[in-house]
Order: sequence, then structure tokens, then C-alpha cells
Amino acid sequence: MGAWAIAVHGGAGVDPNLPKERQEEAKRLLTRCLDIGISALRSNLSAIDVVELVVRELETDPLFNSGRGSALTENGTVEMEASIMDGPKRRCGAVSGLTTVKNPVSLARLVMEKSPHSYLAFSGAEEFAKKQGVEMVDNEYFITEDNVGMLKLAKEANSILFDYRIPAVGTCGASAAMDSPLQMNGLPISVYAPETVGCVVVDKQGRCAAATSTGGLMNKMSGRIGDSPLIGSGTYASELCGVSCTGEGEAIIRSTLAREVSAVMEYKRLNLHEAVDYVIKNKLDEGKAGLIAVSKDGEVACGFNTTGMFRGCATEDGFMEVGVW
Ligand SMILES: NC(=O)C[C@H](N)C(=O)O
Repeated sequence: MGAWAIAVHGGAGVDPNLPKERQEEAKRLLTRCLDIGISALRSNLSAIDVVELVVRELETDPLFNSGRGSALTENGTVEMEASIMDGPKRRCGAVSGLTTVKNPVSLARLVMEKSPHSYLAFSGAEEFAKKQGVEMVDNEYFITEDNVGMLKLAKEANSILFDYRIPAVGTCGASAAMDSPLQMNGLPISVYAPETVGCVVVDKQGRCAAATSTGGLMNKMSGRIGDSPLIGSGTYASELCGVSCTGEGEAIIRSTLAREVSAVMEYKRLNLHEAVDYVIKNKLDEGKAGLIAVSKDGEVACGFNTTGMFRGCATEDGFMEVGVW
């Protein structure tokens, strides 16, 4: 029997001026999610069950950019996407363009287990959700006041927001840099760069799994698909490791970032930490991103080239850490 390990993230690209209380709120949520994952692992749930359970929790809380609290499209609607992968058999499921499915990650799991396909999107995915009897809600359920304010700011700055205050990152368009605290109509508004969520787990049997869920980029075009649902880009799991990414989707897609971690472990014989460092330094094609990863040997690692990344990890020997910078 090996040792379990778990890591969670709530996105890379954290604003350095993010108010302390929002940082603390995010850290509390990540800690709660780690605790849920830890007790599930202690009860011998499999890695794939644990990543789904933890990501559901993150989707249900409006704090991060997934499920309720998702970033909005240019039309002010929510189009969510998620994926999940089971390392040992390299089984996977993914969904995009969801507008009424309460927990996208669970629909991705159902695509993996109950459909002959790996990836369903838009109306076909919603039809499948209805047939599977998953919980569905109105699109308004996902839209938060914070995000309506953020969309307005994004439109004013004419920008697609990955991180609304980091100027002109890579392919993300015009600078949306703004002073803190932000104001709208002369009133301070509550702003918060909402970010993608993910979880990676290795269980006692050495099985790795990964899941990622997001609303994508603020002010994205309707129909835009990012890295999070793309197996190999935003999410990947193999018999060696499980990886979940966050950051500029277009750059992560060009770099097939999640798969690269597994590939360099396999072909360059690097351990998990070496593989994560190598990939962040050498394989990320001019973009800003971060990732969390676990290996079959119970190691856990994270890497990012952004200012910060909301993340937390825990291992069976009692180690637990939640960090931002
Ligand atoms: N914040 C994020 O991680 C965004 C996500 N990677 C996307 O491009 O859709």
C-alpha cells in the first residue's frame, strides 16, 4: 500500500492587491475542501471519487470561477466547462458550454462512465444531463453580483480578463490594469478575480486522478472553449501522475501543459517535482499559468509563473499547506 496525497487549486494569476479578507476567505475554502478530500481518502474512497467530490464543493461555493460564481461571457451569461480523468485506465470525460448543469464535473464523470464518448458540448451535453437526471438550475443561479461588476469593468477596459489587474498578459488582449479599490459610479465595488478550480489525488492504491472546472475567461466570446475541458491541456492523469492547470487557456492549450508533466516523467525519467519545474520553465509557450500535480508515489507538487496561485495540498504523513503567493 502506498501513501495518499491531494492538492487543490483556485486559480493562478492572483492580484497582488487582493484584499486580505478575500485571500483569507479563499484559503478557508481551500482548507475546507482539503479536509473533505482527506476524510474521503481516509474512508478509502478512490482517487476519481475524491477529485469529483472536492471539485463539486468548489463549484457549489460562489467564491471561485466554476459552477456558481463562474466568469461571464460577453453576453452576460455563463457557459461552464469541466473535465475529469482516471489515471490507471486513462479514462476521461469532458463537457463544455453548460448553462444549466449545477455541477459540471459530475456531468463530465457521467460522460466518462455512461456515454460512449469522451467529450460532449452545448445543447448535446445539456440533453445528456437531462437524460442522466443530474441537478439543473436556471442560468441566473450561476451569476453573482461580483461577476456582473467584473464584466462591466472588462467591457469598459475592452479586455478579456484572465487577471483583471495584470496588464496585457500574453494573448489576453488590451491592458485592464486598474487602481485599487475599484469604483463604479463613484461607489466602491466588490471585485475579485475569479479563478478556475481543480483537484488532483493519488489514493493508497497509487491510482492518480485529476479534475478541473471553470466558467472560463471573463468577457469571453460565447462559444469559446478553454484548456480546462481539454484532456492533455487543462487536465491529465496517467498511471504516473495527475495534473490540473489554471491560467491563460490559449497558452495552456498550445503547450498541452498537463500532458507534458506526465510525458517528461515518462520519457525523461524525471520525478514529479523536477517534471513540474521543467514544464513550467520550458514548455509553457509565452503564457501565464500554474498547475498542481501528484504522483503515484504519493508526491505532491505545484508550479506557476504568475504572481500567485490559490492552492493547498496534504499528504498522508500529516503535512498540510494552503498558500497564495
Ligand atoms: N482562470 C483560468 O484558469 C482560466 C482558464 N484556464 C481558461 O482559460 O478558461
